[in-house]
Amino acid sequence: MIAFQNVAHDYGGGPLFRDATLKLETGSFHFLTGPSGAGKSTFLKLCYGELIPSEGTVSLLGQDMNAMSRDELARTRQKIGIVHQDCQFLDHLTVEQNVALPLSVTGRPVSGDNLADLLAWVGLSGQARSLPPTLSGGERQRTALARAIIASPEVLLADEPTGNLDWDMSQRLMSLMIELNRMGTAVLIATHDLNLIRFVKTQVPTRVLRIARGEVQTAGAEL
Ligand SMILES: Nc1ncnc2c1ncn2[C@@H]1O[C@H](COP(=O)(O)OP(=O)(O)OP(=O)(O)O)[C@@H](O)[C@H]1O
Repeated sequence: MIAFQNVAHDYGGGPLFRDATLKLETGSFHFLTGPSGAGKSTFLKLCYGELIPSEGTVSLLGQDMNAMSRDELARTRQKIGIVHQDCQFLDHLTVEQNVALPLSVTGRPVSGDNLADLLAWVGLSGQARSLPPTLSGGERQRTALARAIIASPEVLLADEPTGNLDWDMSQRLMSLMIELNRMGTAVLIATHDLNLIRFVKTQVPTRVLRIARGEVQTAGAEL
């Protein structure tokens, strides 16, 4: 699905990590952890081609993203759903319009039934016509999840999706991601929250990657 080959990234102040070689397989569930500033968001940006690595290659479905034209990259990115750390909604559009955006901006049809089903799945049928500034933190995250998956991506990337949520809402959001993974979507979640990782590990086979001391390591069994 996503493969890193000898990847290093450096913004100019020394490499955050180097020589990262790993694969996120189809249907897998990964966490990415590590201290603040270690490079988790950077790693996710490399996964979806927002950043080009300083060294090495990142490929999606066997294609080197660095070698793609802008159009190819845009098409390839349609296979990836992203839940950003800060959600990034268009505040003048309703929840359902925001959720439909990945389809509507690329000229793909939006089925009203599918949209309604998706909003029901994330528990937001009652907020379909609400504007983003009126939503609670949990509602925003579930809206962001619905928007990330409306185009049926093959992989879902989420950056600290439970950052501002209480434990009940965090579990609810994780349960949706587990359900999605069981339906075949590969999931990669960046988080500081080890309790969240423990919660998911009891339910689905999970690998934990950790950025530490300039390396992306597979975390041990201590979690
Ligand atoms: N565009 C950029 N230009 C220069 N430095 C950057 C840029 N983006 C991030 N950095 C730096 O790279 C380092 C890693 O940032 P990143 O956001 O990837 O870390 P993180 O592990 O996701 O952190 P957090 O857990 O606090 O969100 C930080 O020191 C950050 O200041």
